[in-house]
Amino acid sequence: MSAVPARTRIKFCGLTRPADVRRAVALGVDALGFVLWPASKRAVDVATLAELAAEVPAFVTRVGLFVDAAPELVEQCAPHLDLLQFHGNESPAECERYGRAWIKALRMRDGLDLHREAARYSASSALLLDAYRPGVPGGTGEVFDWSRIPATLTKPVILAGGLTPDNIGRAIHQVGPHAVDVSGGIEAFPGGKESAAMAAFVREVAIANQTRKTTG
Ligand SMILES: O=C(O)c1ccccc1NCC(=O)[C@H](O)[C@H](O)COP(=O)(O)O
Repeated sequence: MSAVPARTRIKFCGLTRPADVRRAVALGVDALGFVLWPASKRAVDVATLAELAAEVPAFVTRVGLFVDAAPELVEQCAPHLDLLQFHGNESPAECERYGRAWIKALRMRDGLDLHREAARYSASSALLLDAYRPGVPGGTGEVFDWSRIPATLTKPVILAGGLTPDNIGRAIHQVGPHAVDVSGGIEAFPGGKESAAMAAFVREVAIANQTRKTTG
């Protein structure tokens, strides 16, 4: 990353319940992710997406997660979303075809060249870096080796994978990401967020934001 951002932003992912959406908004979370991959334990359908999205006020970003989705599904969801997040093998052209802002999730398998991926997905708004587990496109709850993220990466980084209230301070100090993304680390069960854990995560990010050096 060229400069450490003044504030690391927060995305909560895998929301399925209106009450969790309202709680996240009240806590000041910047972005909310909705999983539109039907095989996920956290999947929502288009009708539920519409219901959840209606709870989100201006200036909080509604993010839709897709895994090699049919274009028709993305088009149906798009009116309820501000940002598209692609977790599968989508090519840059497939990510761009909707004319919407998008981010690409990259799973940190061995040998992944982040500079090459950043050049390939240069039209993305950011790269979301997540743990790699074969056959699992996201939401693994696993941490990857953060030292693999080059400080010279020019795309904004959204750090994901196994983040919790306990490790998020260390993550922000070490990586200095544009944003952090959490799902399992604030859950009572898949798709059901835990109110105290959500608050603890936001608190720990605020502490880390106050105590780290910025250069940007
Ligand atoms: O959560 C899922 O089931 C899921 C399925 C398919 C694609 C993405 C999915 N989740 C993405 C996320 O929730 C997060 O962006 C990220 O993977 C972090 O999850 P976690 O390690 O549980 O914090």
